[in-house]
Amino acid sequence: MTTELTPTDASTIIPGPANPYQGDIARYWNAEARPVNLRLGDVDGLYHHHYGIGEIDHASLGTPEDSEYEKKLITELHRLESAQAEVLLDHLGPITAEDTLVDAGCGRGGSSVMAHQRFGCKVEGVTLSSTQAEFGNKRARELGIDSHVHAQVCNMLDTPFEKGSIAASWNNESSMYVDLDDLMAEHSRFLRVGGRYVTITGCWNPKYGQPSKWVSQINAHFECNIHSRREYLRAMADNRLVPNAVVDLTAATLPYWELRATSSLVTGIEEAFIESYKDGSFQYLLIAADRV
Ligand SMILES: C[S@@+](CC[C@H](N)C(=O)[O-])C[C@H]1O[C@@H](n2cnc3c(N)ncnc32)[C@H](O)[C@@H]1O
Ligand SMILES: CC(C)=CCC/C(C)=C/COP(=O)(O)OP(=O)(O)O
Ligand SMILES: [Mg+2]
Repeated sequence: MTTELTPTDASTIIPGPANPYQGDIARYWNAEARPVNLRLGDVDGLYHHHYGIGEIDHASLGTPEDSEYEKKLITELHRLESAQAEVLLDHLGPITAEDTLVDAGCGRGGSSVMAHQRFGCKVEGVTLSSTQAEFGNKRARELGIDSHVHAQVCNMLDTPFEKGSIAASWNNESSMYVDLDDLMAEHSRFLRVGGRYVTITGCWNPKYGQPSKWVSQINAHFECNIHSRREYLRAMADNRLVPNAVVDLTAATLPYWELRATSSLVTGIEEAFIESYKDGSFQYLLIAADRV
């Protein structure tokens, strides 16, 4: 696949979007500055663009009458988002400090930093957004880990990583922006045999029939295209990625959404997630697969 090249200054050339849709997504994430993401990231400097899992810790949250309640609520939502990334990392298999991992659709880089902190390995993040890549690289410099954690503006369907060079890779809520067959083919190409691929994603449930009105609302809100569970499993099977774990995280993410819906940081999409998880039309899923 060839990409248009956009000169920025005398020394850097960054690839442009592969198509007009990717240009829209790059613009979307370059402009994104929602308080629900920045204020949660400010809690400890790990900036996520994904959702949370786990039970609410009511003891540390306290009650709405507490003058510190809103601050505690933000800390609690952030704790649940980091817990989600920990569960993703749990499924990457044995990783050593010599390994390189790929964070496909890395956002502001929170999961990349956590992976390096856990394994001591290198992490290469790719995002369509230059704002996000610059943000992630600045955070890595501030943390003194820029020799190991690096983000670049790059289409995850067409990466510069050598065939078979990557020990593990993931998509944390970023696979709904791309064709799944193209995506799995690219992970399969750069992963070494025996390597691991993990995705955490929202997907529509074939048992429901077709995407519900709530799923359509989520697509419109984020300009994404949510795939079905069946499409994930088929695209993996067609690309030498054999699932070794399929974990339904739907029940585990509902407390996060119900808590978030009561906060001052609501964005208006909370009802669609809560209702679609409850009516069974939408699922929050982790799929881990071995590259065979
Ligand atoms: C919802 S955010 C998830 C960010 C991150 N994975 C996290 O957990 O915080 C979606 C990300 O996917 C990226 N993305 C979407 N399509 C992409 C593509 N074709 N190539 C690279 N990144 C892409 C966006 O730039 C954005 O960073
Ligand atoms: C599970 C699905 C379907 C996810 C769609 C991708 C997405 C936008 C994730 C969260 O990003 P964010 O953290 O920037 O969103 P928000 O501002 O709502 O917290
Ligand atoms: Mg968020």
